[in-house]
Formats: sequence, C-alpha cells, structure tokens
Amino acid sequence: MTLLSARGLTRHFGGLRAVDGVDFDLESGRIHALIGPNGAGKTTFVSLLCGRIPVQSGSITFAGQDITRLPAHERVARGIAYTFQITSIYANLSVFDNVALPVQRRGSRTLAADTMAALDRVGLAGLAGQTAGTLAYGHQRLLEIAMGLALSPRLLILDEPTQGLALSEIDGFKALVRSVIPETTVLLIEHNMDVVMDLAETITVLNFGQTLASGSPAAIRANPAVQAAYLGGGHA
Ligand SMILES: Nc1ncnc2c1ncn2[C@@H]1O[C@H](COP(=O)(O)OP(=O)(O)OP(=O)(O)O)[C@@H](O)[C@H]1O
Repeated sequence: MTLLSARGLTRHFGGLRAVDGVDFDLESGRIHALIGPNGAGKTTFVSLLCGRIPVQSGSITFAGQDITRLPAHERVARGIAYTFQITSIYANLSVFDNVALPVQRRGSRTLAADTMAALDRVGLAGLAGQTAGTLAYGHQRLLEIAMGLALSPRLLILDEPTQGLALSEIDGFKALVRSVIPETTVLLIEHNMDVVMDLAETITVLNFGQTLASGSPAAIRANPAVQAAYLGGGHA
C-alpha cells in the first residue's frame, strides 16, 4: 500500500532548481532511503513533505488525503514525524522532559513509563536526567528520534541520522530503525552507503533536484547513471 505520494513536486530558490518536478511513492511499512550528491535537493524535498517549506507546484498525498497545503503541525498530527540535521531539542530541559512532551501530547496516561520506554529504545535511558543541551551531537540526534517515535508516527523522516554517531553506535541505530517497521514507515536521507545498503528496501536517487533512479539497492548499485553522478559528485 502506498502511504505517501508526491507528484511534480517543485521548489526553486530564485534560479536554483532545488526540487524540480519530483514524482515519488513511499510504500507503507518500508525503509526507503533518499540519496544523492551534496546539494541534490534531498533536505529540500523532505522539507516539502513535512511542510517546513511551502510547495511551489505539485502535490503530496498522505494516507489517501491531499496534504499539499497543510501546515507542518497538522501533518505531525496526521502522523508525519521528522528530524533534521539541525536538532530541535529543548536544550535547557532534561533528556527525560524532552521526550515527556510528545508522550504527553499523544495523551499517554503512563507518562513516566512511556517516556523511559522511548528513551530506552534509542539507548538514552541512562542519560534521562542529563540536560539535553549537554549531550554529544550524535546523542542529541538520537534524542530527537525518541521524541519523534514518542508520537507513534505512521511516517518517520530522518535527515542524516547517523551523522555524529560513533561507529559502535551505528549498529544500534540500524536495529532501532528495523524495530519501528512496519508500524512506522521510514524515509531516510543518508550519506553512509553501508547504512543505506544494509537498511533500505528501496532507494531513490536525487540529482540536481530531479529523480535520477529509484529501485532496490542492487538495482541502484548497478545503475550506470547513479555511478556517474556519484563519481561526478565526489562522494558516495
Ligand atoms: N532556503 C534556501 N535558499 C536558497 N537556496 C537554498 C535554500 N535551501 C537549499 N538551497 C539550495 O538548494 C540546493 C539543494 O539543497 P538541499 O539542502 O536540499 O540539498 P541536499 O541534497 O540535502 O544536500 P546535502 O546532502 O549537502 O545536505 C542547494 O544548492 C542549496 O544551496
């Protein structure tokens, strides 16, 4: 079943075609990775999906309903949670309180237990009492994921979640992502190709604001256009 579809999604910044007529389908219960060279338009694209940036043209359907013009908070209410490269944790609150807020918003009656369960899930239960702003960057990212998961979202969008994580923490992150499906569908922007190839069931490659290819990890790896874009883009 398709959870989210975008058709002709477009966002230009002046003359720069950051996202330029992208068609995209996200299957429910899957892990879908979005990759592409720096500046390809990945963050802009997911910002359009969650409503952080208004769409210029095109449409977005989520769970069968048109959400193209909905404000971001209404998309969250419909089950779209996200984390971005710049974290939006409450730096002066404790780790516990950061997660307690979305747990409360969900209407939980067992606030403390649910909050600790969400923290435990991302491996931060031991740091519950710490002030969030004093966490290492990678742990702030994990805290944001816990905040997102505390909403029990239908879709979780993660923008470069492994950035700042130690190698030893990446296995835990992969296990975490696997543990949320199929209840939560995951859309992942990721530069670490080992993580992408290991986790994703479908990969979409953006380049210059357009879809270069979409398919299974094996098909993407074998795609000559993708290989050329990465060689040209300088990293993979
Ligand atoms: N608010 C903005 N105003 C002007 N240009 C922007 C804005 N946001 C993004 N851009 C430009 O749009 C293009 C796409 O940027 P975007 O951040 O979406 O790419 P990306 O694929 O996520 O890159 P990266 O992998 O480096 O994060 C870039 O050229 C970027 O400089």
